[in-house]
Amino acid sequence: MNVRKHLHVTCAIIEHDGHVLAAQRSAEMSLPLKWEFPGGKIDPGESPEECLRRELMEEMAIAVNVGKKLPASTHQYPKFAVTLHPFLCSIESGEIVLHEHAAITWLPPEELHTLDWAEADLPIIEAYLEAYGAIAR
Ligand SMILES: Nc1nc2c([nH]c(=O)n2[C@H]2C[C@H](O)[C@@H](COP(=O)(O)OP(=O)(O)OP(=O)(O)O)O2)c(=O)[nH]1
Repeated sequence: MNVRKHLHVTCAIIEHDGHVLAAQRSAEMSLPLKWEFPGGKIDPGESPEECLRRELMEEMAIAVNVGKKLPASTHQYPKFAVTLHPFLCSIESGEIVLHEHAAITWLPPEELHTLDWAEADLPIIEAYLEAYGAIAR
């Protein structure tokens, strides 16, 4: 039986002082050690904004302000498809404590490409740089 999995996932492009937060997935997660924007799967009945706030609290113990939406991007991995719903975010409160990720880093937008990103994120980084990269420089 060919059951195709298609996930809808929110992700937060968190900006602070001209830098953007990237998070590294742990060795135990799917797509191990790949870099991503924090977030996660949208639960039934949840808005993408609610999902992001919940995920960031669960994963990093921070409350975020959810701002502008960027275009969604769909990517087919070998075993599943994902549609990423990215939003610009800022930290509202809290100090980051990592509950799931292996590491985080803050990078200027023009250095984001130096990390080994989950493939689905590459078009998002491109769209972000095109639309907002200049603001942070
Ligand atoms: N949060 C997030 N997930 C991403 C990004 N890019 C990308 O391909 N993904 C993928 C990785 C995961 O397969 C999926 C997000 O699911 P998740 O992090 O909530 O859950 P998971 O699959 O690691 O964990 P689980 O189903 O075993 O509970 O989307 C991204 O930028 N952020």
